Amino acid sequence: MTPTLAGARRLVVKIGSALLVDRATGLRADWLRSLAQDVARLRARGTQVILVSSGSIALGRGVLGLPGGDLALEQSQAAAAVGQIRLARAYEEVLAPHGIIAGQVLVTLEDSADRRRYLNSRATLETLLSLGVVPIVNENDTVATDEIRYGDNDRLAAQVAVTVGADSLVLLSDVDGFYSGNPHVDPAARRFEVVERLTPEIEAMAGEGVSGLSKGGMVTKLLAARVATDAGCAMAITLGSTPNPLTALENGANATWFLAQTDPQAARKRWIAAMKPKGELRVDAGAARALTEGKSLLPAGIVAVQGRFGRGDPVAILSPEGARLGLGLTRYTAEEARALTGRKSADIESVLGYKGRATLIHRDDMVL
Ligand SMILES: Nc1ncnc2c1ncn2[C@@H]1O[C@H](COP(=O)(O)OP(=O)(O)O)[C@@H](O)[C@H]1O
Ligand SMILES: N[C@@H](CCC(=O)OP(=O)(O)O)C(=O)O
Repeated sequence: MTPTLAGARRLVVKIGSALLVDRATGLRADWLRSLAQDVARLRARGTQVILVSSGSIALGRGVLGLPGGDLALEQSQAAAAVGQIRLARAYEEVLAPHGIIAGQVLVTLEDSADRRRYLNSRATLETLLSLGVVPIVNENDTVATDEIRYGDNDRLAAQVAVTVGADSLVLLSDVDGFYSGNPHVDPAARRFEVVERLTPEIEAMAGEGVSGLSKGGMVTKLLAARVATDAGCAMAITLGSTPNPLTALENGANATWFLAQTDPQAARKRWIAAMKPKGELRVDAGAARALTEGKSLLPAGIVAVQGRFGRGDPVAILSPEGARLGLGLTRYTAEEARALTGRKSADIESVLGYKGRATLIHRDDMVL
């Protein structure tokens, strides 16, 4: 069955530069207001929304009067610095009339490669969502150099979707879906309604973009589809340039849906299960029981800590008798875990000197 937005619980929407920015006139404010209406409507019915928006370089380029075509790295970084501030303000302004607060989140490739930073950005996005904020994510283009950047927001959006365990990802593009060849070049190309599985044949149909403002074309969109669908997130490519593009998608506008290959929670658990533990936490009988009931591991349930590990590292969880119960990502270092052994959550601040997290291993970060 083709997925729909109607069932989305947590949705990431990627907005490409070409949609947001008109070369001649700058930001497309009317279009952005229509997108904000869509976001407000989705949220009103309980869908959490994260926007991944490109456009900082395209906007900044116009403001600074830089030439068209490829920019030198320093020029695009300068353009991003000028453009990003406007981009964030634009989102704030269109969401405010709906009573929605926007939050700017700028990330780099390293934030997802490094497990501690990955967990940290996940915690921040979770907190923003729980506070009812719509996070507006972009790559931190002013500091990311070529070797350490995504460079395109398609893959960044997929990474964000995986990070927050989203069930749906929509790439709003200048094309209404994925075709058997570039439709701007090959008039005989056909659009796929659904891609059940990404195969090398399918991947070979993706070509470069031609718009000049965007990066990546279909190639990075299919890479995004691979990342998202393998992690249990369905992905759609649809035309973004129409007003209210998310409502249009829901009402049956042309699109291509790439089906999720698993569910997000299962994918995350598999990722954790494949890790090699850097230490061990032995728990008491009460904690062992609580874990089997699906609870998180609290410092109070720890009786001994073995090994050297940092925050975000995988650690084995052992029963009081020393049998392996499972594996999880720890929120504290080995030293902190030792200091917190057997301590109540209320004591965490007095032991560590700061208000730490209540759980040592959250249940979402644990496989038994
Ligand atoms: N197989 C394909 N199906 C659809 N579009 C394709 C395909 N191969 C290449 N393209 C090109 O990819 C473009 C969309 O990507 P891109 O220009 O990067 O836009 P965006 O701003 O959405 O990231 C299309 O406009 C089209 O020119
Ligand atoms: N981070 C860059 C995004 C570049 C990019 O991916 O553009 P696009 O292909 O339009 O999504 C920016 O904000 O300009």
